[in-house]
Amino acid sequence: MNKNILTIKNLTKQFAGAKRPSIENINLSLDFGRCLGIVGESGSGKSTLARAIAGLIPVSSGEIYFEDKCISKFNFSQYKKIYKDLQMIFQLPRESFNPTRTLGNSIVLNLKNFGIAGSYKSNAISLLNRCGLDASFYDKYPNEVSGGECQRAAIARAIAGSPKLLICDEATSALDMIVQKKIIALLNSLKEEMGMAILFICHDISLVHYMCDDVAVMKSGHIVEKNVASQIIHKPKNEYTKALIEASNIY
Ligand SMILES: Nc1ncnc2c1ncn2[C@@H]1O[C@H](COP(=O)(O)OP(=O)(O)OP(=O)(O)O)[C@@H](O)[C@H]1O
Repeated sequence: MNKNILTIKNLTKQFAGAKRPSIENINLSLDFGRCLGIVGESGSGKSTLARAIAGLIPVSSGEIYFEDKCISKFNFSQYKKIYKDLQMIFQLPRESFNPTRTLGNSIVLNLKNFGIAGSYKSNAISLLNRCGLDASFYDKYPNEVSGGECQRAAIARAIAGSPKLLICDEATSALDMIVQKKIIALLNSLKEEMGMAILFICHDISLVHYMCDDVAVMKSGHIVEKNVASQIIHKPKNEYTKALIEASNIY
């Protein structure tokens, strides 16, 4: 069996009318159950990469393999079939919820879409509990909770189908430092409990310290360095990685 949940080969995306590709010839792999961090300054192509993997934008060339399936040419209905196993959470969780639906109902919708049997309401409440929210959150609307609570609910919704891969695109960037660390602790414990792989996209290299097994550093649409997290942080080889570390408050 392929030990990689995700394999990316020579992936390029150039938006229509753009002078250069937003990502170019990206090669990456992520093992089952591990966390890979993607770091880099604003505009380096991190979100483009995440959105391409999640099927939210078409790629220009190259391949994306999810387990052994090549998904880079999948259409939306083919992608829908793998969303139980491949989920994504975003920087602004409130925007990812339907404002007219309670948090509980949004989670139930995923349980239904993913064909999870059992009582929808009690399953949704236990997912909320697992993410540190009590049963009262089931009936709350996205605009009635804090950003951190909303991100917890988004995580509860994302893990409804026990995904094999969770893509976190700047999932903690809009939160204050204390809430950020709590969400990272939650993601870490879910990763351990569920054996889920995580692609953790973030502009702040100091956060990968807490979260990631491996790190890839992106600059201008290219990966300039990748290694295990401790090597990237303590023995960076690339000048850009060194500059990112110097600019962070990692120590
Ligand atoms: N829909 C789009 N159409 C045209 N260009 C785009 C589009 N989305 C992104 N880009 C361009 O692609 C490049 C990479 O953007 P991307 O959002 O992937 O970077 P990022 O590293 O995620 O940045 P940030 O940390 O600010 O979110 C940028 O130059 C951006 O302007």
